[in-house]
Amino acid sequence: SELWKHGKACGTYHISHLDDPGHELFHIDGKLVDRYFFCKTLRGYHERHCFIPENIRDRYCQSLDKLPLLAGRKSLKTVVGEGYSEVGNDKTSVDRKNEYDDSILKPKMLAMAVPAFFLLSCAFFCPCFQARKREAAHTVLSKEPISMDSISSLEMNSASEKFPGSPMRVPPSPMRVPPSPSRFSMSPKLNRLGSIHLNMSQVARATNNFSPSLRIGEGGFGTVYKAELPDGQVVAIKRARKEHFSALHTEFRSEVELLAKIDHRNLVKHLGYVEKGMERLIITEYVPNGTLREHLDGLKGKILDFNQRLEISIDVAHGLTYLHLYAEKQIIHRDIKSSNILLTESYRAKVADFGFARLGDDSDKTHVSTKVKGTVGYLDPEYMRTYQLTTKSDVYSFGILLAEILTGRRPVDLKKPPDERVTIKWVFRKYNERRFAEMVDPLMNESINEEILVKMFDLAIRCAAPTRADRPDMKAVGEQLWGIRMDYLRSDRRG
Ligand SMILES: Nc1ncnc2c1ncn2[C@@H]1O[C@H](COP(=O)(O)OP(=O)(O)OP(=O)(O)O)[C@@H](O)[C@H]1O
Repeated sequence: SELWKHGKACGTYHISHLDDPGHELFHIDGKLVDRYFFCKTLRGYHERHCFIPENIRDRYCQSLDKLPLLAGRKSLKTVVGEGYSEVGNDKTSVDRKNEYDDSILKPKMLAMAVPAFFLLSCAFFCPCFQARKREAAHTVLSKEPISMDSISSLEMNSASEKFPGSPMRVPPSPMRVPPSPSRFSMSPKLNRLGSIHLNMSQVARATNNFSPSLRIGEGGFGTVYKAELPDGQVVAIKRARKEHFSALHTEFRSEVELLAKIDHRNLVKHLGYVEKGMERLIITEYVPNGTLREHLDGLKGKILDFNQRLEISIDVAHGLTYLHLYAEKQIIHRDIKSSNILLTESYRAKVADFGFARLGDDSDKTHVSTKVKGTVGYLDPEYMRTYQLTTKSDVYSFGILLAEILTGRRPVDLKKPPDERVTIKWVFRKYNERRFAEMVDPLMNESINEEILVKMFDLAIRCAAPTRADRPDMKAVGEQLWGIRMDYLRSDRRG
């Protein structure tokens, strides 16, 4: 049900109410967004003197409104932030830097703020500019890092490395590889985008000299350590493995580039970046409760119940929707899998590992890659065949993940009888035989309403359709999962 609508000049909003409080759906200009973006957008509109009913802000946005707007910095933050306040683009590099940088406004920043103010004042009064607001904000923002640091030749080379000029391939586009050289400055100092500023001796202290006792995992990229910063904050530090350093260079930078732009509760947050000599370290938020795969394997004690599995699926769908639709530039994750889904103490999911991710391009919809990357079992067959990467490749992987969440089975399990080894094929067959309950993870020990099961498996199968045109987009997937969850909660109450 629609709560309220605002005049066109301020955009339109509505809130749909589900049965249980705390699970409302927020829409801005017809798009489903999470509460955080909803409130940030409202706040932006409030600052523009649009009428916002008090009860809406009090009810849904109180905690957000308590976020400090730093005195003396407010005007720059507001001007730049406002010009960039498209739904989902709530955090910009400039915005983030303002929020975290504890020093007072620097002359260079003021020098940028003045033209930005004129540009954005113009944006506010000229209707034609409104439609182009996002593009203009890109221009303003992409200039900013150049004014701060010198250009790295390595960064300039990467576009041609990734997209050789063969007629088969999509030509390099400024949208795809944005000019943000300061992020990869070869300076030994910490990258300025990160909110945590550490030098190598502080890193060494925080990780106890990369002590094996603080090692929390190992991936293709390198080793991950848990670290405690001097202020007590616990973070994860990913350390690139030296022997793979040159091979990982582009990937590493791609990871830094992408993470720095992302701010969503269902995506692991990037906190800082260290470049020093042959060390490349990414500091991210520490997500304490292990990977989804570990939980499905029963390695964490308690077995995930159906509702938790449903919520985890919704969280992943929201994280991916953000990457596909609302990030500053479209991002295709490319490596969605259960070991890349990290869980919080309250079993909320965060999508991790953007090492394989690359920027998408909203304009041409497909990219032709030089090599197929991803993990066996989750790889989109159409991408493998054509080398064309689209957001639907993530949808495919999500379908495989959903089947994994429901059945508990790995996507490929060679220990199973031959006709059960590829989980999605087995699911498809069982689905056609209408043997739904037989597919459910035996560890779950719950009887779930058949209608709910049908909807869940149906969604997994549609996401993993062999042809991408038959797959829903991630936003639709999230909405369908919400609907299923409502049905589930109702059936649970009845049952
Ligand atoms: N931010 C984090 N918080 C807590 N644990 C983490 C974090 N990031 C990674 N880990 C742990 O470290 C392990 C390795 O992570 P990493 O992302 O490097 O590799 P992976 O995703 O398992 O493998 P690959 O990168 O080859 O796909 C994860 O499985 C997880 O257990």
